[in-house]
Amino acid sequence: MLEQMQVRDTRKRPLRDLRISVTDKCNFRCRYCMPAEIFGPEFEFLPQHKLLSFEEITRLTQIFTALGVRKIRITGGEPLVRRDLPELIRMIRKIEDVHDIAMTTNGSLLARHAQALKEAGLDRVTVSLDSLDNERFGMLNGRGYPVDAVLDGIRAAAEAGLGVKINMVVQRGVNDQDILPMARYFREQGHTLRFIEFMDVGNSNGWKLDQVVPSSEIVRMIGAEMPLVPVEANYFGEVASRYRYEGSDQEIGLISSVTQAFCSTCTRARLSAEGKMYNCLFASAGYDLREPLRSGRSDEEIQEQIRAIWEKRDERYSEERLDETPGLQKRPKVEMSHIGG
Ligand SMILES: Nc1nc2c(ncn2[C@@H]2O[C@H](COP(=O)(O)OP(=O)(O)OP(=O)(O)O)[C@@H](O)[C@H]2O)c(=O)[nH]1
Ligand SMILES: C[S@@+](CC[C@H](N)C(=O)[O-])C[C@H]1O[C@@H](n2cnc3c(N)ncnc32)[C@H](O)[C@@H]1O
Ligand code: SF4
Ligand code: SF4
Repeated sequence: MLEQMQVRDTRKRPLRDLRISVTDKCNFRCRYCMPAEIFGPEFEFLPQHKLLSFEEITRLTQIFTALGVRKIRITGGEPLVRRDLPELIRMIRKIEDVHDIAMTTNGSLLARHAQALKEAGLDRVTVSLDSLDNERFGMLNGRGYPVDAVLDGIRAAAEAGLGVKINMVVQRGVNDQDILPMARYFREQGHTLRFIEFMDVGNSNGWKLDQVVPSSEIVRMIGAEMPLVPVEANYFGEVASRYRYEGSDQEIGLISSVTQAFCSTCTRARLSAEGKMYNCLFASAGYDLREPLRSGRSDEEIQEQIRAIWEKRDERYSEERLDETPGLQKRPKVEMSHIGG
């Protein structure tokens, strides 16, 4: 029986969320994530034996919950290209301390799997969609996938009873003309749409500010047509700032990873498909948990290892970028003691 504890890092941030990548493969080739020139036919993805099995993922998830994790997000690559994914959801659902299981998906395979995912115990999906314009979307996803395939997936998820949010990564000069059409459409559909500032993932020095549309600009743009009212945060460490349309409960969210970094309340650990634990989205190295899993270590030993990794955690990449980048406003940091963290 594992000892239950709430582990905290060097900045007193509790470990609350685990984001699990179940595959490094994807059927899309989004330019900002897996550009086709690099992820071409020759690219070597992880062989099956290097991927964590469902049993291994479930075992680690159980151990993570003993350290404070309550929220699980299944991601990738594209999680729905991993075979039998509902089986993994079913296994994670059985872990008592898991309060919320969400999945981030590009939506293209969702229509086929939504019902099975719901039956397996998935609570909600976040569907990524950067444009409603077929031509632009086909170019953005690098494979010519039509918008309708994703909209069908969204519909199927809602019909199956899954919670649905939509994430749109906004890039200036690429899809900023889609902000208003997306806001109008998803307002009508009754789904929360979140706008994500484009991040230069993996590049730490300086920032191409001209590619980023700051959240404040998006709020002004939408508010001019459909008046918005700010909404209080739902929970400690909530990533999105939320607004509702005046006169209704329908919301939008803004994820300002660039202009208003939220590292001071970051409670997220990440587990890669090959079993490495990362303390930050921008970390350059992870900590291997697959070897201890496969070499017969006990749950207690692995728990101790994860505890030590989190307790050493000092990462705050986006805040450092904010500090280092001329032209980006620093925001005052929220003290944990003020918000009961
Ligand atoms: N820099 C940074 N960006 C993040 C982090 N977590 C999420 N993001 C960005 O926010 C986007 C949306 O992530 P989600 O998992 O949908 O956001 P979330 O707020 O955790 O989702 P909810 O659980 O629905 O509130 C990601 O695609 C990233 O671009 C993080 O820890 N650091
Ligand atoms: C890496 S994908 C994995 C899950 C799934 N394939 C999908 O696209 O939803 C997770 C999210 O990261 C976002 N993302 C990828 N690269 C990004 C970047 N450079 N800046 C901001 N968000 C990014 C994607 O748009 C997507 O919403
Ligand atoms: S669909 Fe997701 S994982 Fe695939 S390339 Fe696009 S952002 Fe990356
Ligand atoms: S940059 Fe790193 S520390 Fe900051 S919010 Fe993102 S994952 Fe957390």
